[in-house]
Amino acid sequence: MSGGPLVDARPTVSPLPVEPLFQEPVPAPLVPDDWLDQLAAGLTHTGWMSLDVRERLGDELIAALRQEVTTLHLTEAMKAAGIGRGADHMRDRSVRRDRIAWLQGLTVPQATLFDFLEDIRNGLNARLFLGLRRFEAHYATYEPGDFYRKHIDSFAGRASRVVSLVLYLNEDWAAEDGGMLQVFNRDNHDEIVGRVLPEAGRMALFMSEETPHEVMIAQRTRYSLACWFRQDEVPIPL
Ligand SMILES: O=C(O)CCC(=O)C(=O)O
Ligand SMILES: [Fe+2]
Repeated sequence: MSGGPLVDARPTVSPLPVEPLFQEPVPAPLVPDDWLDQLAAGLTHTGWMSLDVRERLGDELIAALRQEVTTLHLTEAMKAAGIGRGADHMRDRSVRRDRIAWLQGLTVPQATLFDFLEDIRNGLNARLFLGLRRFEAHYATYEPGDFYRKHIDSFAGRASRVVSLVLYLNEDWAAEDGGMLQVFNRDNHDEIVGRVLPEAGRMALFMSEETPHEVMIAQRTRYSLACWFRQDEVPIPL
């Protein structure tokens, strides 16, 4: 072959100022029957609960998930969140201001977390006969000033999102940092029944179709992971 010298035309990319994604194995969380009984009882009795899963998930897994979301945030991989799906999808900054990235379960921490979520899915099905067929999960970041106004994750009768789970990832979150999850009574949507501090290892679990909730204005960057257990095999709009 003739011609001039081969030139590598790829642009020079300077390395990102972040740690590489965590790929070491992390210990798998244990999901015992009595713990699943507690989740099922909370969902049945009041429709929602907040619990501490720091020890169950382990500091390594929580730190690895936090590292992923902070990296995604720095690399601008998080996209402005919308409301609704498909043709109904809207971006309304007066309703929600967070940014999200869907998890694919392909990194070690995500695969470990997906096993945990799958155990919860099966455990809830065995106890509550909810017919949960799959789950979806995204990371979310709220910058200072961001919020998510009072809403419900799924409309009754759609059988799409049935159970919502949120896992918080920030270390040392103080009340002054705002960003609380505020949960309302399923029978009286004006009555606040709980507030959850978005601190690493804290988890909120609630029935998607009947639990109004709101993310108060964050004063600090807030990192979380939200998951929905769904009855549909193929996505249908929320
Ligand atoms: O992050 C939270 O506390 C709740 C987020 C939420 O309500 C949602 O993404 O639908
Ligand atoms: Fe929500």
